[in-house]
Amino acid sequence: MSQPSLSTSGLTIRFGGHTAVNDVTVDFRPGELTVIVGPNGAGKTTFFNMISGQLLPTAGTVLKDGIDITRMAPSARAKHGIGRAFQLTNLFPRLSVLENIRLAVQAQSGDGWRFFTRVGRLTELTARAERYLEATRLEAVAHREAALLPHGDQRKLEVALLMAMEPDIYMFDEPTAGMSLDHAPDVLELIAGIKADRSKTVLLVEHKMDVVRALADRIIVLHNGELLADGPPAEVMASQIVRDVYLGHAGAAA
Ligand SMILES: Nc1ncnc2c1ncn2[C@@H]1O[C@H](COP(=O)(O)OP(=O)(O)OP(=O)(O)O)[C@@H](O)[C@H]1O
Repeated sequence: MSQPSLSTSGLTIRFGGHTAVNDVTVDFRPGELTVIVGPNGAGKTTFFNMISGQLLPTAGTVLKDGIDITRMAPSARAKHGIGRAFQLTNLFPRLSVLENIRLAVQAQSGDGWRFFTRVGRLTELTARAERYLEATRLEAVAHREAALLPHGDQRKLEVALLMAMEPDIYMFDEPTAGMSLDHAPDVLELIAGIKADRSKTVLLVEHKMDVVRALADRIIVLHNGELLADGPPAEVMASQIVRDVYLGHAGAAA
């Protein structure tokens, strides 16, 4: 088995008297797509926030390729390859789709988020941006203002921006939330494509069980902040304790 790309050990966070995530120890490996499920309020997003750096844990550690990133700022974690898709973050609404992707490519290549750059360099960065534009099938809207895109294309642009940052760890929190049924397969296909690159580690928080079934190599179940189950999808879904606390729960859309 390959070395873990990402590990949490005893990860815990308390808000006042409430323990939102309690002692979660888990390893993630390249080439594996893990879906994190659990009822509303189980601690899924909080767990994500401690990995990407929006929240600092009360106890425990987060290691990326063995490096302790537990207390790093989100931007420093991004440099270590942690990539999280956020709705509309890093998006310049008045710039075109291609310009947004080019700026993400530019930031990844160490040139920062400056709009103006040398012409030769610009050509090179734009060529790289076009590759992500094609990968996410956004060519038809390349010159459209980002803010004016339909919701489904905005979500695809978020994936394109994330890909342009070339992370090793891809984190998606309900990537098809609020999307119409005809757009959801596009985004799921993009995530399946990322998973097919066996060097990437993919983490997904998801409620929709059809999405879980389509993509998961492994399922982790959180319940009241605790790790309730962790294993192959068939095994986890068949386990009685998971059925009792999660699959029978109203939060789990079948
Ligand atoms: N900043 C915060 N301050 C206080 N309590 C918080 C904070 N963030 C999360 N919580 C609490 O921690 C618990 C876990 O919340 P979290 O959003 O991680 O759950 P979730 O599993 O992602 O739920 P959902 O599926 O509804 O998004 C909840 O009880 C929530 O109210």
